[in-house]
Amino acid sequence: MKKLFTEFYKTNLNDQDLNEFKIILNKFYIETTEKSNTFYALKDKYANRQITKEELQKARLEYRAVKNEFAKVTQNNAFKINLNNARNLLKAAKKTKAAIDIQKAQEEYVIAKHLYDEAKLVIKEKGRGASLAKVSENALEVRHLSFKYSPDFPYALKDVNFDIKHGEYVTIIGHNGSGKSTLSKLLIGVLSAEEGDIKVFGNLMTKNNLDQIRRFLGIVFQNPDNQFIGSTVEADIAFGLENKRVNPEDMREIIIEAASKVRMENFLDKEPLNLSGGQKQRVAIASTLALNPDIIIFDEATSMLDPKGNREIKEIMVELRNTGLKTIISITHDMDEILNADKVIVMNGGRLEKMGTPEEILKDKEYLRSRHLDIPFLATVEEALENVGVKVQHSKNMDELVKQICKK
Ligand SMILES: Nc1ncnc2c1ncn2[C@@H]1O[C@H](COP(=O)(O)OP(=O)(O)OP(=O)(O)O)[C@@H](O)[C@H]1O
Repeated sequence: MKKLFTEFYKTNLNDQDLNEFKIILNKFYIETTEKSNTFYALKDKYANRQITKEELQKARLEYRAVKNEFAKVTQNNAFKINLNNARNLLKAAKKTKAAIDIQKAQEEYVIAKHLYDEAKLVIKEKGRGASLAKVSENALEVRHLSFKYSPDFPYALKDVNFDIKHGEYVTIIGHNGSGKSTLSKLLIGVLSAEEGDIKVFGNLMTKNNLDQIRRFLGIVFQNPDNQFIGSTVEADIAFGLENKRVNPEDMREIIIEAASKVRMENFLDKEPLNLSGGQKQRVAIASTLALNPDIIIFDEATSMLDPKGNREIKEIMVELRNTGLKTIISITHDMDEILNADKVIVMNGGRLEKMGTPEEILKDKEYLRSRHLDIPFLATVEEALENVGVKVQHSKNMDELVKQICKK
């Protein structure tokens, strides 16, 4: 911790440094809160003569120590020094009158100012809710990821590597037991990777920054019934926002906006349990959207729905992708869904066996059959047409296929 602390006195700070600073602050915030809770709980016990004076004193000293350390970190002026350096550089560049230097110094000054403002804000908030900056265009970078549920079990995941760019829609397919759920649990930090790395927007996931990394991620599960807490749709969507300590005055607007994105804005006062499966899943998506994650993982989110519900959710996934603002990762057994995706990952026996566009993956139908994966209905029709000499290709839906046939 000391090393990191002094590192903030170096010059030329960047987003990565700001992230580290936020992680340190957040860690101190959590530690201080915990020590404070322990101390006040022991104080009550001491009043009731349940513990000794020494035990209370020990807790008091621990609380004071972490509070002092926390105060020192919040007084850190590295980002101010960084801003001053950038300002001086800009002044010096202006004296030289060299346009290229002035422009570069100006750019550096803008970055330093942004870092300073952000650092000031997290210090003011004492590290609470500090969200990490994105330091890569890749939403996810997974390297050599392996996982065993127990040391004497076989690998549930073995040496998995992939990148997903922000804004992409990726489906993960594979037969039962191929490792899809294990992968999604590692991505959201429910399981922790013992071998290999996961980076979220360039930030390496560690146990110290898990809370902050999770703010980039949202997940929609298979069974919408397990996701309800509130007595109305509105209360349900509000639940996550309350946990995130969103200002109550802003909540209603956020809830309406999230509900509108899934066409559930007219159901806000309804009881979630009386909704259809598809509607329930739309509410679950709205609850996730309200928290504004950049990456949404759909973990077999359509598998329990009737065909209408299934279609509705798939349409919403495509709409979200089309905004360009969300990365969509969908773990699915629905092979028709892969046609909507930008990329498909095929898992088998814990390994990532193939990754490519839907066209690339569907080219090798024998391979898919050997992995017990169904061929999407449209691809089967295309194959049958090809067998009778009608060449059509890569239709994403029935309309596209019909248009291709009619052109011939
Ligand atoms: N809690 C667990 N304890 C031990 N082994 C597990 C556990 N969960 C999964 N596994 C094993 O890990 C491997 C990968 O399972 P995983 O659930 O990730 O596959 P999956 O592709 O999601 O399967 P499905 O499509 O059936 O959900 C399998 O061999 C499975 O038996």
